[in-house]
Amino acid sequence: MSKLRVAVIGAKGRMGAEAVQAVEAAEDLELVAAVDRDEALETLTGAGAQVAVDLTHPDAVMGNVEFCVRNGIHAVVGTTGWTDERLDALRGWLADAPGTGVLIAPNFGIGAVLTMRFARQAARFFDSVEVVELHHPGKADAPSGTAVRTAQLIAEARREAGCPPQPDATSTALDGARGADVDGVPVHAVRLRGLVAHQEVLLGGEGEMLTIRHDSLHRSSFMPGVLLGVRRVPTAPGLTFGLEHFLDLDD
Ligand SMILES: NC(=O)C1=CN([C@@H]2O[C@H](COP(=O)(O)OP(=O)(O)OC[C@H]3O[C@@H](n4cnc5c(N)ncnc54)[C@H](OP(=O)(O)O)[C@@H]3O)[C@@H](O)[C@H]2O)C=CC1
Ligand SMILES: O=C(O)C1=N[C@H](C(=O)O)C[C@H](O)C1
Repeated sequence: MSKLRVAVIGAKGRMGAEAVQAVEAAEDLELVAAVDRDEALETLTGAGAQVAVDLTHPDAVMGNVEFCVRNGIHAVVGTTGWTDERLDALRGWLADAPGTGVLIAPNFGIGAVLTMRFARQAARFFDSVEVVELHHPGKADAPSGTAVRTAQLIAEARREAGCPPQPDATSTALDGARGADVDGVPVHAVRLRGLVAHQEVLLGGEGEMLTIRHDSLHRSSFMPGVLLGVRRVPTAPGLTFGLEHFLDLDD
């Protein structure tokens, strides 16, 4: 059987370099292009790439994904920065490209995907929920895409269950002291040398507390998810948001 032809965009970065190695090591995949800043995206079409993995920067990802979709290249996107407006624009491009698939994965780590799932399940049972994400200091965006998605899922579950707003008597605070407000869920971002990618979901109720914690200790933790996305996205036309859709999870 012929190998799936894969390109990596952002190939010299922390994640991109890891993805290049993972694709090269996979027997059913062929790395046909590895591009980074200031290298022409036409390299992908010239090389006949069927799937592109984008691991760049929130400022670059839209142009890259638009190029892929307009050229019929499926995309697996780990880059963060996906607002509702950006997702709407992407849906518009995909409407003109039936048959092309884009996976946006806020987190490729299986443990991180499960953290989001468990947080959503637990959210309605507790009075208070806050998210703390902890990352390496080279990270461009705060809070992390994973933390934003986690908070959105928590907020959605609490809305559906009719939960009241969280208790919080704070009446004076320094800017940022209570974190960012994502749909009513406080999200706190820590940047610390030595860290990779970590997240805690803190849930508090009467006389008890539940902590759900995930740690990515090395970027290799993201690679099984990247490869799964690469293999599955050609059979998933349109937009898939979240790796969980490719994991056959029971609810
Ligand atoms: N979904 C997931 O599981 C994960 C997602 N991420 C996300 O992936 C993205 C990359 O993270 P990370 O690898 O740590 O970042 P890095 O900064 O280490 O790597 C990004 C690379 O992309 C390059 N780049 C920037 N703009 C372009 C462009 N227009 N075209 C091609 N290459 C470009 C950068 O070049 P230069 O250095 O010159 O700017 C750099 O080499 C971030 O958004 C991060 O949040 C990270 C880990 C896991
Ligand atoms: O920049 C990172 O490192 C990571 N970014 C993603 C995010 O913002 O959620 C995924 C993971 O947390 C690592």
